[in-house]
Amino acid sequence: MTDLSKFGFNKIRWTIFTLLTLSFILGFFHRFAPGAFAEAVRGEFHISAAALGTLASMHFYTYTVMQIPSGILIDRFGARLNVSIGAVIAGLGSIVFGLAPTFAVASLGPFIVGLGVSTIFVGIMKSNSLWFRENQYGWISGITMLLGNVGSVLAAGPLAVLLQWFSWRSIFVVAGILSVVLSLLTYWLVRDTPQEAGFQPGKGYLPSQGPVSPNHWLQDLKTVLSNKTIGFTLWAGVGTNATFYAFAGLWGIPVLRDGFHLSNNEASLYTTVALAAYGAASLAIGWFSDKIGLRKPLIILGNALSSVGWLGLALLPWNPGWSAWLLYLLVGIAASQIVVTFAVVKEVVPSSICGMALAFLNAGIFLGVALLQSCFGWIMDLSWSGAMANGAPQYTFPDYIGGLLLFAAVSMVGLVSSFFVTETYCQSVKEKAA
Ligand SMILES: C[C@H](NC(=O)[C@@H](N)CCCCN)C(=O)O
Repeated sequence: MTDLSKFGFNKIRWTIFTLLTLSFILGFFHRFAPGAFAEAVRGEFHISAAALGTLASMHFYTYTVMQIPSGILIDRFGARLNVSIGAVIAGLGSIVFGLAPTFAVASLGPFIVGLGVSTIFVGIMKSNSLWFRENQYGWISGITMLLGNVGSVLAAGPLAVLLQWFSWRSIFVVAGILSVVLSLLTYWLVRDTPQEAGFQPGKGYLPSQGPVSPNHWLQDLKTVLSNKTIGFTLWAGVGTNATFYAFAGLWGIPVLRDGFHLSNNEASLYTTVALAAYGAASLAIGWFSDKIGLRKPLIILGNALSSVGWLGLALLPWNPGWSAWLLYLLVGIAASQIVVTFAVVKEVVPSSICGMALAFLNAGIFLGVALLQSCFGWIMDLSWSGAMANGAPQYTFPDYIGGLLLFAAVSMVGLVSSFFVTETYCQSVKEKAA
């Protein structure tokens, strides 16, 4: 191959990466938009905050339940077909939401969207595994996570500004149309493997390829579920990433409000900056792991930092200001370890079934976030004094200590597990001959 074909290869793989990433970012918009447009949506359907919460959570239920089926389908039929179909479904869900005449019909919107976008993350991670070399996987996964994070920041704040000019209904319909257009472009331009795009294997810059697995999908799923390193890696990721998402997504703001009397805006700055640090650190850790050719030390380090962070938040005499910044940033940066855990689960199974392994880890983290958020609240209620203000329970800082200790304990379980993770040296296990 000449340099020209290397140039062509790069052009095609970055086009594929860009298209899949755009769908991924749009997926984050769909996920967070009901929150950003909460008041407008509630006003239109005259619903309570609880009903709005149920409506938005529909997305997460279908998304989580569909992760493993999506992984199975992606391993069988490739990212191109699955992401194209997923993006069309997500687009239709967004349009249904935007045009819904009643609350019941509107509730279907996030349900359908969650179903559609469930293919996108695993699709892009699988595609990365086939278009980038093994020693680039940490770095490209870091870029993917960073861009996904940009999507969530865009959905949270700046998109709400659009409401000054457009109705929430027209914004959802336009987002739906954009998803459908992206789906068509994905089907047209994405190729599952370099071979499909006409590149022959054997060149230094081409990644090695995994064929479609010859086994029944149930047998492959059993291979994933019985892989000990995947189990230990999941615990490690729950310790860093699920604890952080549970905190940043729910309890990180109230602890500053109730414990230190910060306003909502002041408190949300801490979680927003921690999320930004998480995104930036995701890129750095993925790149660094590829550079040193090691995964395991960074997984251990992530759990060690996260354990120190949660213990510090529970037991140290911290206050808003530098000590709070330090601890919030510490748990955010530790959570970026997830990039290395994704790389490890992709590397400990044959590439033909890595979609399933990635989906299993992602679903486990999502489930971990949901369980940890509930347990934290349940522990708070156990220590609550019974004080009420304006008809709502009043909590103080000591009520949060039990939940923070729970997060520290989960991180420490992750730390112990991380020592049992197999070092892959950034290389995938080879396919067994069929
Ligand atoms: C990419 C993203 N998944 C993650 O970021 C995981 N670390 C789990 C996050 C859980 C958030 N509630 C996704 O699947 O979109």
